Amino acid sequence: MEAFISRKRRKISPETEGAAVTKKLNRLDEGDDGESTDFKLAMLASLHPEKSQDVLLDYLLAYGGSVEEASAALSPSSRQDSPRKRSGASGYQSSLASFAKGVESKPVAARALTKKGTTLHLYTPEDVEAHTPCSIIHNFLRPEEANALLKELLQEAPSFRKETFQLFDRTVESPHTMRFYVDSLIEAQAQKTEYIYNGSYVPDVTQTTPEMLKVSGLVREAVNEEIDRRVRDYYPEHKKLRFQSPDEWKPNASFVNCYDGAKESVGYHSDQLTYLGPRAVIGSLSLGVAREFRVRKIVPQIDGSTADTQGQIAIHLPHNSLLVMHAEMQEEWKHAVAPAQTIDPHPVAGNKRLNVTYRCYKDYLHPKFTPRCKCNVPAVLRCVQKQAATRGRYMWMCHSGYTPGQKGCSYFVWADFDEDGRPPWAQGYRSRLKVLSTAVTSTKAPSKTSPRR
Ligand SMILES: O=C(O)CCC(=O)C(=O)O
Ligand SMILES: [Fe+2]
Repeated sequence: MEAFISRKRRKISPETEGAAVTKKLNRLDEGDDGESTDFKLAMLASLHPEKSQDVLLDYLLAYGGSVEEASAALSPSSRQDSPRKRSGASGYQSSLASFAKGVESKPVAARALTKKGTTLHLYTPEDVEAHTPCSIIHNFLRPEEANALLKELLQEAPSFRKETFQLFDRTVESPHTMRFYVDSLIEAQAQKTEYIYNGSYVPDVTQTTPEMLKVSGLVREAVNEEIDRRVRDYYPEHKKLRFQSPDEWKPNASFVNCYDGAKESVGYHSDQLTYLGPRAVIGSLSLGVAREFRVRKIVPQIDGSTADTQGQIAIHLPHNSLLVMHAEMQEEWKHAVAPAQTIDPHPVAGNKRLNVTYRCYKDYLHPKFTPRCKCNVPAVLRCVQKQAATRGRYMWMCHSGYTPGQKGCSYFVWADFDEDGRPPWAQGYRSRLKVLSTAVTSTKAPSKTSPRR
């Protein structure tokens, strides 16, 4: 996870609406490839959890987007603010099906259904897949399978830790706990010493547990079917997306998250693509307490009037549901698990929600192959999300600023991937120049190496 601090969606007040504020916000979001307003607000929220989002935003605006200055100004002497309201465990139940007649359901959300500052709650699989980059399968496992996995994860949960990262001279913690699992002991060892997350090695990587491994096969099958269905029913010309891998999706690693009680959460973020590659797909299994998963489309920044004009969508995640985050998710949307006002305790899990995010790490993105920055650390892969001119382009960058005691460097190169998301050093990489010249000179019909997608 890239950014993981809890934050509540900003409540729009009449004073904060309008062009001037939008302009300022856009300036704060400058470079998105630096830190976005969301990220800055998340950092401020973690430093000043007692302050409401509106207040944090006001300070951020007043201090020209500087987290450090805003944080200093907010420190003890600052004024009291009204306590922040928390979102409910589940929102107002609405099925779009009943009033979606005029809405084009395919391709996905041709026009925005939400307005800035509002939350649309979705419950049915039909609504979820038509209006978000996700699909959901309810009652995914047999009840006894789900319970066996849940019980196993509840035993594991005490070993989970809060993720930490460095903010100036302070170490900030995520408001939930997690652990990273890979499918073999050898891979676990390699992960601890070779893979970098937020600028550091992850000291605690362990082997996928037996129940997780059993379920992994079922998730693999279901996710591949969902990808096929997505391509067939939602993507232009029924073709996989550009840079999406045509290969079978094979999970080999997972982050397991535990949210103990209503307040535990994860802030808006996109998952890191460094080891998953472009257009990654993630299978996310929810067990225990039902919580709200929120998604928000990242709006390109063309001028002041177009940025951040959409609201968010809340997807209800009940026990034993498999959410597939499709290929358009990480580059174009952000997601979060919001704090809840109340939760319904689960008979086995009590107040806890356990979540397994099954992921497919690509061999060719092992850090021994990827570019290194000037600090001699394997670089992070990011995608331009907001700048209209370069939106969707990938870049390798220094992890700068995340590592305690390290300032980082300014390393940056545009990343090259072929149509199937392979980097130049991967077997089978097809340079776009070569593909173009072959298309011009060849009289042969194109080969059918990727029949599915
Ligand atoms: O708990 C969830 O459903 C999402 C977790 C998540 O976003 C992550 O692990 O990156
Ligand atoms: Fe995530």
